[in-house]
Amino acid sequence: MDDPVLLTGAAGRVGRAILGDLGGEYEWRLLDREPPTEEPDHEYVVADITDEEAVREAMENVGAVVHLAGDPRPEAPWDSVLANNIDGTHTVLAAAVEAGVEKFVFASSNHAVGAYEFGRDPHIYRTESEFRLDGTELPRPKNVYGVSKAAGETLGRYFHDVYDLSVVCVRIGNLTKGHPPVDYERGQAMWLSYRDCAHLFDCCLRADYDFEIVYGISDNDRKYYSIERAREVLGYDPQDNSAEHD
Ligand SMILES: NC(=O)C1=CN([C@@H]2O[C@H](COP(=O)(O)OP(=O)(O)OC[C@H]3O[C@@H](n4cnc5c(N)ncnc54)[C@H](O)[C@@H]3O)[C@@H](O)[C@H]2O)C=CC1
Ligand SMILES: O=C1O[C@H](COP(=O)(O)O)[C@@H](O)[C@H](O)[C@H]1O
Repeated sequence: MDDPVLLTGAAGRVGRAILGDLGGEYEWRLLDREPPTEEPDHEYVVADITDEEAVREAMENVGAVVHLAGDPRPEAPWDSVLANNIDGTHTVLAAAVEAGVEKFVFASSNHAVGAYEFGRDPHIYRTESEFRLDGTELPRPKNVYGVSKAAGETLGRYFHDVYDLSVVCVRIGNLTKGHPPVDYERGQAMWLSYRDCAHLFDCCLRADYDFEIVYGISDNDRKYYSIERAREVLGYDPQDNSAEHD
């Protein structure tokens, strides 16, 4: 990707994980509603993704978008996810199509499918369980945050089918720096290490695809999300496994 890559929500945790390993790999244009806390290494646009004009300007000459900005709280209220996650994602997708962007990588979430766990946990979080979600299943959110992520995926599908934008939705598990969550089986089953996170988003920027939904977790022994589609379509080759931290 020779053209600039717009990274929304760049100041957050996922943004930092991506930039930590891929800072030198792309010509980044960072966007966040929070100003940088120190001198940024890349072009930095302070803007809210619900501001159509600002997003349109930030999109100029961009070849690909990694869209992370949004309210990441599983307990986020409807008014916030409606504005930041649903309307904001629509604004970023519409601006991307208008600017002729080629690829769009959307930060979806495990919470888009959280209700599949009802009646099955905690068994599915354990190594011996063969239960897997693989990305072909319908969304089943267990909170309105998950609803907003399912809506983002559907918006991506729409912008792919109608406007031919290449879209990959990454249902990110639990990104934790250094080690998996402690005393939290669910979190260990869907741990995504910082280096696997950066590698996965790098794969999303390099691979060719039409519309995809993949799971973003490390190669954990405990898992109830399949990473086969991410391996197959994107060339994802994770290096970490929460079992190595037991
Ligand atoms: N961290 C995780 O384990 C997971 C994260 N995700 C998703 O990944 C994305 C990034 O999450 P994190 O980095 O953990 O969250 P974060 O809260 O650390 O970062 C989000 C960033 O987006 C910015 N932002 C929020 N609303 C905005 C708006 N309206 N306009 C412009 N900027 C805005 C915030 O200022 C913040 O810097 C989110 O969409 C979240 O739902 C999904 C699953 C797991
Ligand atoms: O989508 C997200 O998921 C992770 C993991 O969910 P949790 O319910 O196990 O905490 C969460 O930590 C993150 O904030 C959220 O954006």
